[in-house]
Amino acid sequence: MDRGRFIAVVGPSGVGKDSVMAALEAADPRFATVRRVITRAPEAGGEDYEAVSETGFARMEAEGAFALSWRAHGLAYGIPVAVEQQLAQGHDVLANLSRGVLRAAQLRFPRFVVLSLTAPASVLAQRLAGRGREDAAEIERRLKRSGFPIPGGLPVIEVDNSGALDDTVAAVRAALQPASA
Ligand SMILES: Nc1ncnc2c1ncn2[C@@H]1O[C@H](COP(=O)(O)OP(=O)(O)O)[C@@H](O)[C@H]1O
Ligand SMILES: O=P(O)(O)OC[C@H]1O[C@H](OP(=O)(O)OP(=O)(O)O)[C@H](O)[C@@H]1O
Repeated sequence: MDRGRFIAVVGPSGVGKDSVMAALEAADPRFATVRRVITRAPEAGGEDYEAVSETGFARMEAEGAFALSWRAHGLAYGIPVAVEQQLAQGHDVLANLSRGVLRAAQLRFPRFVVLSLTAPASVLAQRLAGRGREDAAEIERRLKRSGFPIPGGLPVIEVDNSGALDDTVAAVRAALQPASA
């Protein structure tokens, strides 16, 4: 079986990264999502993640448990090395990444694509408020970060997620045909 692609899903907070990833996985068995390790309280909700303490995260990092790790929003995030098994099984693996680690991800994964999701600022604000995971001050901080650039020279597929989730799923599946790089 051919090794799958590592698909880095990026975009501003609230754009719909986790929702699009879950919908793609539900719509097409070719896709698998990465369960991230995060120093976020276990009951925060949203995506399915492994909640760990700062100490636990540091220990995992030192032991080489992560293919990629980074810090953002006052949290630490890790992509478990088990992602290699998902890729070896032939899955196109979707991982919610910081735009700041894309270059490192490209070096780490030979078959690498960036899925950049977009939506207007007004939609982001509305969705973050609707999600209800962060308070108003944290939402404000996340909105300020929305213009963070994607480094140049990467293979990027840009898809608008301001409309219906089904339309986004169809657009991504069309753009990521199995035969394409
Ligand atoms: N296409 C969409 N249409 C309507 N609501 C959406 C859409 N995509 C995501 N949402 C909602 O927007 C909020 C933020 O989505 P989420 O997937 O958590 O974004 P991100 O992971 O990029 O921060 C959630 O409440 C989610 O249900
Ligand atoms: O460097 P950036 O591209 O701005 O990304 C910063 C962080 O934001 C997202 O995290 P998280 O999923 O916790 O937040 P979100 O759902 O609000 O986007 C993303 O996965 C990064 O960890």
